[in-house]
Amino acid sequence: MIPNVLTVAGSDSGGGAGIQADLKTMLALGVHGMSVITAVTAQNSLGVQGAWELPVEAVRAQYRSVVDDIGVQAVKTGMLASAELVETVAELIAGTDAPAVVDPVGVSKHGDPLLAASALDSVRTKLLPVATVATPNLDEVAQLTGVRVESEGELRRAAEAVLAYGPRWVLIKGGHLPGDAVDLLTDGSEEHWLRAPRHDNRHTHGTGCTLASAIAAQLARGRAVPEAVAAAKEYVTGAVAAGFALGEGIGPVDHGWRFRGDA
Ligand SMILES: Nc1ncnc2c1ncn2[C@@H]1O[C@H](COP(=O)(O)OP(=O)(O)OP(=O)(O)O)[C@@H](O)[C@H]1O
Ligand SMILES: Cc1ncc(COP(=O)(O)O)c(N)n1
Repeated sequence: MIPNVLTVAGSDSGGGAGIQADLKTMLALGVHGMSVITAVTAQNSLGVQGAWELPVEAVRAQYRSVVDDIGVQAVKTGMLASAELVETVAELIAGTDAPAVVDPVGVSKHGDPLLAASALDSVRTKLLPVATVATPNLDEVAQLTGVRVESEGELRRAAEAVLAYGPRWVLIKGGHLPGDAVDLLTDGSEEHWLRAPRHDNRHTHGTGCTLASAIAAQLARGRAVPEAVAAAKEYVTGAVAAGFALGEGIGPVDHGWRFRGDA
């Protein structure tokens, strides 16, 4: 049986992040990808030129269509745009019997806002508590908890601050720190440090979406959280190494890097 994985996220017209990154990652990792689109962005390698969120009813209807008929073995969330959408999605996830990977997307790599400031409190109090794994980057940790991380030694404090909001596990992504690409996964009792060499490649659009979707795919395949995250980290590291130029700005990671030898 091929497991079903659902992404609840925004569309990136450039194909490097958002829904498009999620579905490509799911294909690459052998699961059936499905989508609930929360917002549409006009986006390319230079940034986000426009963003339009969908009505709550449209998001709710997409979710029900997928979950009630097809069923899901894991859910992943990305760009949720507004407090209303964050709360709706949190409620839908709470009623679904499947692990949820919550990527609390705040701003794009170019600094364009993808979540209203007024939604931060809903992320803290409604969305994080229903997460099996939350995957904030360091900017999102600072926005959500006030904790600023400037070195690897401070990742533990960031993890504790996020865990206080109730996710079962947190993966703090240290991708924006200098040196190795080090992430910390913990549930408050176990700690797993995930270390990969930093690839000196500017084409890293979509790393966060790709990692969160890869974790969801691995969970859907029945792996426990630490094994799922380790396998996902290996996949994203390869995708960053193979990231390629596109347009005039920051190109995407290569979701298909494992297939290239066979092409
Ligand atoms: N240059 C790099 N080389 C290797 N791994 C990287 C690099 N940059 C990021 N990573 C890894 O990619 C994953 C995503 O981390 P990152 O901190 O970039 O997330 P993010 O900021 O949410 O992504 P995005 O910017 O796409 O939203 C992490 O596992 C991180 O360690
Ligand atoms: C629709 C959407 N979702 C998420 C991201 C974050 O990805 P990145 O930080 O790599 O731009 C994005 N740019 N667009």
